[in-house]
Amino acid sequence: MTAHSLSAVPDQEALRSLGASVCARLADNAAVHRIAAPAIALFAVGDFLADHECAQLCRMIDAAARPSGLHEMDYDSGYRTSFSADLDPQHPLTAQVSARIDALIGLPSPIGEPLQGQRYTPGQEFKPHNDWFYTSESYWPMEAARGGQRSWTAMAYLNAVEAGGATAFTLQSLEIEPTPGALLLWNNALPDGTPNEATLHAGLPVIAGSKYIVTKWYRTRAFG
Ligand SMILES: O=C(O)CCC(=O)C(=O)O
Ligand SMILES: [Fe+2]
Repeated sequence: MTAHSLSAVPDQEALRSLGASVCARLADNAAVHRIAAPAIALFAVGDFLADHECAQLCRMIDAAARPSGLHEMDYDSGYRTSFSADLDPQHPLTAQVSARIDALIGLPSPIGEPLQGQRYTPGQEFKPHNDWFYTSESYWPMEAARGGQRSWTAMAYLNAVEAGGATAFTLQSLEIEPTPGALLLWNNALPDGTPNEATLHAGLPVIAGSKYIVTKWYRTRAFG
C-alpha cells in the first residue's frame, strides 16, 4: 500500500494498530467471548457490571437524561429517539466503571470518551448507523481535532427489557438481546484500519418496559 492511499483514510495506521492489539488482548482473556459475526470483531463479557452498579447507573441516567443528539440529524428526525445522559466522569461509580473498561480493553484512558448513558422507552429506537465518523461530513474537522476516528465501542446493558430493544447488526443478521450487566465490545475498523461498514447497527425499538445502556467510545488519539 502506498503512502498516498494510507493518508487518504484519516487515522488508518492507528485504527489498524488498535484493532490488532485489542483483539489480541481480548482473545487472551478467558472472561471474554467472541461473538460469531462474519465481518466484525465483536466480543462480549457477561456479568461485567454488578446488579447494584447497573441500578445506580440507571438512576444517574434518569437524573441527567436529555433528548439524544446526532451529528447528522436533529432529535426531531426520529433517527435516534432515545434520551442520552453525559455521566459525570468524576463520580466514583462512573470513574470506576470507565477505568474497568480501559483495563479490560487495554487502552489508555485519555483516548476514551466519557461514559455516556442512553435510555429508551416504548417506541424509542436508534436506527441503523455506524459509530465511526464519516470523514467527508462537516463535523469531521471538529472530531479530527478532538481525538480523531472512533476505534472501539464498549457498550453495557443495564437492565432486562420486557420486549424489544435488541441491538441489531443489520448487515450481519445478528441481534443481541439486552442482558443486564453484559458488556459488548467491537472494533469499528477492519484489520487494515479502514472503517468497517459491516458494523452498521441499530437499537431496535423498545416495545415494553425501558432499556438502559452505557457506552464508551475510544478514539485513536487523546479525546478532548
Ligand atoms: O441501543 C443500542 O442497542 C445501540 C446503541 C448505539 O448503537 C449507540 O448508542 O451508538
Ligand atoms: Fe451505535
